[in-house]
Amino acid sequence: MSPIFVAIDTPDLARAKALANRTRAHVGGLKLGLEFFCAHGQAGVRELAEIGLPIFLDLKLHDIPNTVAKAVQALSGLAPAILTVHASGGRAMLEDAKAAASPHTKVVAVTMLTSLDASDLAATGVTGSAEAQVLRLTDLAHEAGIDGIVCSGAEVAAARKAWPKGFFVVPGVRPADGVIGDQKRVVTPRAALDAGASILVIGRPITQAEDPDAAARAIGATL
Ligand SMILES: O=C(O)c1cc(=O)[nH]c(=O)n1[C@@H]1O[C@H](COP(=O)(O)O)[C@@H](O)[C@H]1O
Repeated sequence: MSPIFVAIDTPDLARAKALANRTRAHVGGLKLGLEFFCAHGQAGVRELAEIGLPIFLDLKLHDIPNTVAKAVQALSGLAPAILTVHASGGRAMLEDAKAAASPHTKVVAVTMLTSLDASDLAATGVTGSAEAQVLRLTDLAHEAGIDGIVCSGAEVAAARKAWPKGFFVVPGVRPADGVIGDQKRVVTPRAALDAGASILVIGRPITQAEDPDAAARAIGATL
């Protein structure tokens, strides 16, 4: 099974289905995030799930423990393969999210968004390196008993060393000649896997390509 989850980031249901169908033979799952979910909600997720690939529901939940737990409970009928919350919501929020999730769902915590660098972090009052921040939140997620974390390929080796049995999701992945866009901490798909990623999240390098099917196949061939 391919470690690639293609990020279907569009509010257009027909386009989402077309992208999923075009790339399905070359990816291991579909990642549906805020853009898609805000437009189509659970009904949209169910439609995409009919394609038959595992669904990664990336809602990056972040609120007080009770609110997140109730939101996770409300989603549990979808039983996504993977669901995201923000690690910075704190230990109780992470514990309650895991307790509320379907037993079939891996709950993973976003540590430091791949669109941020150390200076963005400093602007929020957190000093130190991206790696130090990722490791701090990796420990928190591990202690809370959830399944894994989301981090960039630049920190995944250190995070896996700290949590060898964790599930590591790496977005911000770009082929060597890829357009970087709003991402700041990027690595190639091969480098991310070599460093210990469990799965790769790849959006625009596939979905914005002239031929998404060929782009997914070409990236898969580098793994
Ligand atoms: O949780 C995520 O998937 C995520 C976390 C993160 O730190 N950075 C990040 O880019 N993502 C998601 O990964 C995808 C990356 O898309 P591309 O930059 O187009 O490959 C988007 O759907 C983001 O929402």
